[in-house]
Amino acid sequence: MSDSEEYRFQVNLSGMIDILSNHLYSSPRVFLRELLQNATDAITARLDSEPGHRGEVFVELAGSGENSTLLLQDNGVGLTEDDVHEFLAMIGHSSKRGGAELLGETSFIGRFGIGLLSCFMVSDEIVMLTQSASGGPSIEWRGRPDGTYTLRKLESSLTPGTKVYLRAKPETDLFFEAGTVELDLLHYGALLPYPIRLAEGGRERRINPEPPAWIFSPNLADVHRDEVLRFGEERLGERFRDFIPLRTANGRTGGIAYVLPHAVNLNAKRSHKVYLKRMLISEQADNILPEWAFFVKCLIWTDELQPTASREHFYENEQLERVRGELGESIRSELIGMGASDQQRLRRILELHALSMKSLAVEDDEFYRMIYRWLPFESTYGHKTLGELLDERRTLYYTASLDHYRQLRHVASAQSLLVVNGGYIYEAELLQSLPRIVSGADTRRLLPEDVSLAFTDLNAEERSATLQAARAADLSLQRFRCRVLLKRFKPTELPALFTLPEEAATLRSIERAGEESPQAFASVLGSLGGSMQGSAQSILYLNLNNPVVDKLFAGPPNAKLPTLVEMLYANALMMGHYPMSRQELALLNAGILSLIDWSMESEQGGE
Ligand SMILES: Nc1ncnc2c1ncn2[C@@H]1O[C@H](COP(=O)(O)OP(=O)(O)OP(=O)(O)O)[C@@H](O)[C@H]1O
Repeated sequence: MSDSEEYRFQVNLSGMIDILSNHLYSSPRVFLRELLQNATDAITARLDSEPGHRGEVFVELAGSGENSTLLLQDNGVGLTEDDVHEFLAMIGHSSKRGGAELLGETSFIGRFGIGLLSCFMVSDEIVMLTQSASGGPSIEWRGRPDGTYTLRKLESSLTPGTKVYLRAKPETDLFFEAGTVELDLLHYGALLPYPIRLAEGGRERRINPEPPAWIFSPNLADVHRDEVLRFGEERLGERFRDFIPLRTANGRTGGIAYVLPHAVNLNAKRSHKVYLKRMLISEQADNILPEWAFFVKCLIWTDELQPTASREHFYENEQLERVRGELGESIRSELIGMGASDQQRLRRILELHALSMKSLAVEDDEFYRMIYRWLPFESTYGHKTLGELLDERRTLYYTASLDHYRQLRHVASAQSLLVVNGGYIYEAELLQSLPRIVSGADTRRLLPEDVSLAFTDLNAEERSATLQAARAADLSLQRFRCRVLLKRFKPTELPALFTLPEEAATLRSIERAGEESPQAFASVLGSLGGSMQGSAQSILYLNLNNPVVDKLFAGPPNAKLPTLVEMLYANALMMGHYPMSRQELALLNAGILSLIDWSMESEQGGE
């Protein structure tokens, strides 16, 4: 035991920098964010001991191309010699957290002790001149990516604070250009409460305007509507027309949810800009609002969430869960409020973002109750809101799939039957739960075969006149497990209606999969399908009100009848958007050829 020796891990700094630049940070551009954030933290630390202190950041650019340099100066707490050895030179060590506690609360943004290394993405040396506000000599520190550094005490004292100098590496001078730096400083620091000034080419200007009062008191936002909208356009790059103020109960997180001026895809990436302690930390936070809130893009400020080391996300912890819930609640209650007092506004939002509203309503009865009147649906009476549909009928029939709706649409409208399409996402669930939400309302799911109940049977005379032909027709589709029934129904233009009970539909898809799959799999599918075959028959209703069908069944069956019935069958499948099997496609193909052949024969016969 005793002859073992103890060694220390060595850190290969250039390897670490490589990891940071290629795997942690999205772009070298973030070095400015890290510097600005260190400056902000240093000012916050100084304010602790000197509450009246007025923080300032000064940035100066000089030279051009490969000789470009950048200075970022703050008047924060600065560093003593001991601090430099402890915090600057020890990677992963930070002055901003108590002990080893990485996730605890602090008043600072930084916590990992690695941010400064991001400067090595754009510069081969970091030069820091610093004077601690607690006294002691001024220090010059020079750090290099090979892991070495020098430290020198300066003869004259600087004013308290820190200056960081960087010289552009080849090919990174773009990040030192005045236009880029100005944009980035504004990007990251637009809400900082102290001035950031930029000097270059003999010019000096303030970059960040005074943050408006409503920013940290969202209840003032409504009074400054135009300003809030303009701010959203500047920071998020879109022209908005509406917004919802956000706040949590403890007031530590707030913001503005801008209502997107265009419809968005359900799967679209949701990215919000989040300011931590007033600095832009994350531009693509996607976990800070509930999933359903995909119709807004937000500017959010918080001092209670913890960013990950890349700063691009926030830790999924209880705090984030609470904040997410409360921000969602802000949106939800504003929408509910609109339902009561500003229906025009709610309607406008709903017209664009019905999908989002439906996804929220599915999960939240209270919300559904407040907004159901304005939710749009497709129906055989046209596009209407649920309120309008309920004004028409207290009992609503709906289909649960788009294909069912397509099949039923014509027959139902011809019979003035109000059928609502519940085939799009969330709709069938919403329609099913409607009676729970609205007293006196009733909804019933409709299948294509239910509509066939409204068909008129043939009378005894018609039945015996068509008996033989009907049998021949029925026989012609037996191999597709489809029964043929003669009825009369509206609309007369519709010759045939294909209906598929649930089991038959399952069997159809098993068979189609079997067609596509290799032999072994197909045989498994085959035996599976076989066990269902008895009960799974589809029905093709042929409409004797239709003149062509009527002609087809007048008199004894002729030789062409089976082919013509097969064509009606294929046509009805297509009308109902059913995927066709290879056998059915072949049927269609052969049928078309026969039709061409017959028409030519009859022309030749007529010549
Ligand atoms: N401008 C500054 N003024 C005073 N101290 C500074 C300044 N910049 C850096 N430091 C010191 O150097 C330490 C390391 O900084 P670095 O940016 O690497 O990490 P951090 O800010 O602590 O954490 P993070 O990696 O989360 O940004 C800081 O903890 C702080 O003590």
